Amino acid sequence: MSLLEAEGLTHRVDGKPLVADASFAVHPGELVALIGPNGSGKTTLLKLALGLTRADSGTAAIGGTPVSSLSAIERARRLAYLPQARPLVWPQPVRDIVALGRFAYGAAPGKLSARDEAVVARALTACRLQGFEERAADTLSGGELSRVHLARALAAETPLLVADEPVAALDPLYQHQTMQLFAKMAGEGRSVLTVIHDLNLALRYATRILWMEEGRIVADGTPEETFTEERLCSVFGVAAQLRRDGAAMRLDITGPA
Ligand SMILES: Nc1ncnc2c1ncn2[C@@H]1O[C@H](COP(=O)(O)OP(=O)(O)OP(=O)(O)O)[C@@H](O)[C@H]1O
Repeated sequence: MSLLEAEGLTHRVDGKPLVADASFAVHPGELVALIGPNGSGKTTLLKLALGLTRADSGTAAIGGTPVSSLSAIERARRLAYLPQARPLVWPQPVRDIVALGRFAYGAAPGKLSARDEAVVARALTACRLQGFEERAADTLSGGELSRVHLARALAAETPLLVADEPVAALDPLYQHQTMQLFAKMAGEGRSVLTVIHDLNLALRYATRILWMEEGRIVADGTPEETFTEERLCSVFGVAAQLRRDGAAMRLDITGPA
């Protein structure tokens, strides 16, 4: 069964389709990268698929249940959503922010079970936040805060993580560590659907790529199947060279096409 399935999703604003007839599915064990130019509809598509924005037509289901019939708590147990904009102005300790990920399981501030505590500690370690536990969240750097939000999403221990540009604020080391973490989750049978602008990271780590252009999914397949110099030119308007390096494909974007 698919963890997330969208069929024919369409959403218009003032008659203009921001997303048009978009269909896709995410299955257990997949690391799916959603890529496309700025404004192509990636965030809108995620929000439609998760039921956070109402579609004009089309359907979406999470774990086989239509999103419209899931309560917020039920949805939170099936997937964790890491939105693109993640402002945080409260001076709460990092540990308490990450513990928010356990609230769908009945945890409350100061009321974490031993299991909740253990899961929060694991999420902090996975995001390399040891030593930050007591820091006030409003004193963190952009990249540190980004990792705290990711840890909060991981603490929810959902079968599916949906993340909108989770590595945008991270340095190259943390970018690779985060993608490796996603790949590990997929290897364990969980799934990740992530918007990502770094095409090299998508090419290297994703098991499947959804390409979006002007509100439409224009390609859906493995990196090997979908990455072509022609498509990079038509979708992103860049000149690129793809070459084989052993089993891997390497991408060099040389500039505007
Ligand atoms: N409520 C709205 N009213 C009008 N236009 C909107 C609305 N919401 C989104 N848009 C427009 O829809 C388009 C798609 O937006 P979306 O945020 O989905 O793009 P994106 O692919 O995630 O972009 P980026 O890579 O820049 O984050 C953009 O042109 C945006 O300005």
